[in-house]
Amino acid sequence: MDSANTLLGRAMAQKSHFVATIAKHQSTVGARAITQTNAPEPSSSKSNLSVNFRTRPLSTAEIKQGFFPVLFCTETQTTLYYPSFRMLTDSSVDVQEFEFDGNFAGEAGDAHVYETAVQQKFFDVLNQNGILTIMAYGQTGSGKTYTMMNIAEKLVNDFPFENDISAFISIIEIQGDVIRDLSVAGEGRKVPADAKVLLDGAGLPVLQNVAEYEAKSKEQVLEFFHHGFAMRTTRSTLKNAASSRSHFICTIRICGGKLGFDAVVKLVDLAGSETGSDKKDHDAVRLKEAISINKSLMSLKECIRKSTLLSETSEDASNKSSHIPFRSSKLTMVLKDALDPTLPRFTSTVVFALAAPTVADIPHTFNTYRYALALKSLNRADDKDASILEHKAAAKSAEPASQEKLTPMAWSRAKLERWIEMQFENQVQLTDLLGPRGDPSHFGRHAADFVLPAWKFLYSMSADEWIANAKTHAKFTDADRVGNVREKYKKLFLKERATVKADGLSTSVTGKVTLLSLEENVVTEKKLSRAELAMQKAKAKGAALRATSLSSK
Ligand SMILES: Nc1ncnc2c1ncn2[C@@H]1O[C@H](COP(=O)(O)OP(=O)(O)OP(=O)(O)O)[C@@H](O)[C@H]1O
Repeated sequence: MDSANTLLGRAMAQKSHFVATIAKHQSTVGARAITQTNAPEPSSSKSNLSVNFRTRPLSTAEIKQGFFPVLFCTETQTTLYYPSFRMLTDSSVDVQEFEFDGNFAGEAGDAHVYETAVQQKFFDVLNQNGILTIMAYGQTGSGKTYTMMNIAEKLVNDFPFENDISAFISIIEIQGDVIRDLSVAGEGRKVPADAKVLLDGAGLPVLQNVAEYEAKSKEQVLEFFHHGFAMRTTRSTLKNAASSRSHFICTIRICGGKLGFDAVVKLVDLAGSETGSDKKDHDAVRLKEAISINKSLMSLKECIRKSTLLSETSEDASNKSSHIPFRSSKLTMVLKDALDPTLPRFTSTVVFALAAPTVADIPHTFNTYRYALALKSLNRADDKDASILEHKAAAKSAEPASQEKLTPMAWSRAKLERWIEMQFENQVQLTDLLGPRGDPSHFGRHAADFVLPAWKFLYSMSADEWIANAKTHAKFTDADRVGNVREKYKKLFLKERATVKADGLSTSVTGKVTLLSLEENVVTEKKLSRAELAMQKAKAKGAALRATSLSSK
């Protein structure tokens, strides 16, 4: 076995290859050029939904720990690099490219983000007495609160505070089924959890026990806003020392003036989404909290998707609104007036999907990407069936190898992780199933020498072990579902194992096949057709056969 020093040297070399490969690829695509643009034209999309992706700069702590960025944004696209350490081939770097309505790098100025993604929507809403909803979604510590705070500050500067115009503000947080009025909270004062949301006869949300305050200036609006943020329920999590554990909603009505303004702005800072591994050290209360957060985020996604699809159809929408599950969570009940397309008011929704930039956050970034993709795909006029689209995209991202008929044993660890996450809807992760014996993070940098590859470990585990691990490490109790996923995994494995060998290629969600060789530190990027893929496989097989026959001579 190699000495520790040799292994350390090899690990360092891998990392520097990875970093160098990213830098080289970035320079070829000319990424990171952030140019200031003027506010865009009013959106032509009928659905008035725009979905933006933003990352943040590395924190000092992340730099100290040696993390490096793998997520980059330009004006038009976001690029994610992730390692693919295949069992049967050389290691390589996969590239995933996202295109959202807005793509914002960590260094993109807040004024630029506001002017590009929000400002025009605000003026549209103001002129039509509509409702503008701005919401931030992402893992804990990804920059949701930072983005919402800065957007609020820029937005308030555009409020028309003259000619008898007032802003009426209310601030609530939603934690599970509990709603609190944060405006009445103060130092050492307990926030009463007695606020309620009801839907009136017209289907509009009515908040009870929530105060509304009048603000006459920008400064007063911001004072309320900052007070609300300060009073919000936070907890220390693995990712963020003061992680927001509630959904924060600040509603501002802008009324009065000669033009008779009656517009509404809702600023929604969603609680941080968590994946299975974040929940590892949770006690029962925290676990319940995390499940409730994820459930409400899912129901929000469902309501936005169904509302947007409905607003795109010309048929009588009112009959169908009952199929939109607004009552499935307090969050969606409170936002119903902003999302329900059957209500007569003009509405516009701006979603910010936030992701942390480091290599350690890749599973979360994929999670956020999938959430945002499910919303973004609705804006594509030529692809109305969003559920099919999302299903296809999820299937592609989770089982890209199956397209090239690769077995799970040729999947990279990241792909295996994504497949497991999708099977369990983010409630169980690969590391949960592996347990400490199979999880390389328990073995430090020498993992490769001690731990079986993840695919092999899963394959060799009995049904009882799968179930026990899911229960112990993810506290996931649905034994039948665990059993079914295990069966599916084994079937995938067995079906292809006999016939196919790995070919060193992988497909990104966007369908581009990208191979960046780490070993030679040479960047080769290529879009491959099916025929070319087949050729690559044939060549690999031929080379393997030649090698075997040479060695037997
Ligand atoms: N674009 C950015 N530029 C500079 N710093 C940023 C940016 N985005 C986030 N940060 C910093 O990153 C840290 C985490 O951000 P923030 O608290 O906004 O995360 P969050 O997603 O709201 O987390 P949680 O869900 O746990 O509350 C903060 O210290 C914040 O100042």
